[in-house]
Amino acid sequence: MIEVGIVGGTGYTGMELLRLLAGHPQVRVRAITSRGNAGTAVDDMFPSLRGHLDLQFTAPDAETLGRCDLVFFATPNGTAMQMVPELLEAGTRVVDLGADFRLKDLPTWSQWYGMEHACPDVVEQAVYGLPELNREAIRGARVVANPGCYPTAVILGYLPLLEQKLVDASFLVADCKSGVSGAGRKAQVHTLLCEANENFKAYGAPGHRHLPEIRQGLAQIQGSDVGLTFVPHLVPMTRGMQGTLYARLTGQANLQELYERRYAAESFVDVLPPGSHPETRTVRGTNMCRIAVHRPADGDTALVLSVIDNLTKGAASQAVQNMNLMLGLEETAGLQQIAVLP
Ligand SMILES: NC(=O)C1=CN([C@@H]2O[C@H](COP(=O)(O)OP(=O)(O)OC[C@H]3O[C@@H](n4cnc5c(N)ncnc54)[C@H](OP(=O)(O)O)[C@@H]3O)[C@@H](O)[C@H]2O)C=CC1
Ligand SMILES: CC(=O)N[C@@H](CCC(=O)OP(=O)(O)O)C(=O)O
Repeated sequence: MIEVGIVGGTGYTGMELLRLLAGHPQVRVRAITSRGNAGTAVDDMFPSLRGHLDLQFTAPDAETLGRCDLVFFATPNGTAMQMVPELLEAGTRVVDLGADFRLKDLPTWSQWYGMEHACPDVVEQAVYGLPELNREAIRGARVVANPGCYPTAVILGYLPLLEQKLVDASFLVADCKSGVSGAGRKAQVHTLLCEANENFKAYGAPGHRHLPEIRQGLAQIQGSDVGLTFVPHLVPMTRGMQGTLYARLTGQANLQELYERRYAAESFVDVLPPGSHPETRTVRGTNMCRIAVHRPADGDTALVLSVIDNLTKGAASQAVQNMNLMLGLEETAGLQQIAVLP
């Protein structure tokens, strides 16, 4: 059995990792940390795991975690980079669900995250964990930077268009909506029921920290810098997100065929039939990204609708997909969930 650790097991993405790993055929969770709840049984805090996991939270400790084959960091930005060098020294692989290793340009990282990086050499060797883009590099990686939720939905949505250089990459518009769990489990006024419910608002319009991450991913595909307007919105639902993506076509192509062909071999990207509108509830709790591509009124705009669950394909299940690749397991192992409707 492969043994893994989770740092940050009491947050939303940590909880999702536990749920997914409890059903993984080849993996056992050996250690799960919480600074405030050390000594508490995991199934006391999360009764849905009763009968599936016999484990207590412990304080984060590099020695214990270093005995695991792989450690997930489901922690706030700036946390993983403090412990990762020690874990790598111990031979443990790492998947960081936070942003510590996502941006290759360190001044840009510091500008958006407001701190100096603690281990620039690890940033250099880290692989950006979007399997549909970087699968082979992920297989050989010791550190994977798991993508942010918005970047996952947006990069997968634009990927076929940019690969084929079919659009004006200097003017891309990503209009995105997220459920409230995207903000994490910690108490914050704007995520209270009375603030978020029956409400719809944009935020981060002048600049959001996912902007440089999405641009980095799109530039890798396009082969040069891209111009991107990215506006996130908060919608009153618990989980799920949609990217509504616009681009001006500069070349001729059958977009439906292009998307179907590009993603035919991908287990976790589902291209819907022509004329469809994907729904977030159809990917809830799953590792699926569901996409529809349109060309409204046969004009020169490509319109892509891309939905994921921010907590799964946008975080925890994508982290498990990366783990599977890094450890040479079947890529889909433990990830065959079907969404619960309604
Ligand atoms: N929510 C989402 O949809 C997504 C989140 N992410 C990223 O994943 C990471 C986790 O997010 P999320 O689960 O939402 O966050 P939460 O706020 O829900 O949970 C954070 C967890 O980290 C632990 N923690 C906090 N500070 C430290 C520290 N200094 N050392 C060790 N553990 C710490 C907390 O546990 P305790 O206090 O008990 O130790 C808690 O379990 C973040 O980087 C987030 O940006 C990425 C994609 C999507
Ligand atoms: C709704 C909401 O607040 N969402 C979060 C994004 C969550 C995420 O993916 O964050 P990281 O890049 O830090 O991992 C936000 O906009 O800050």
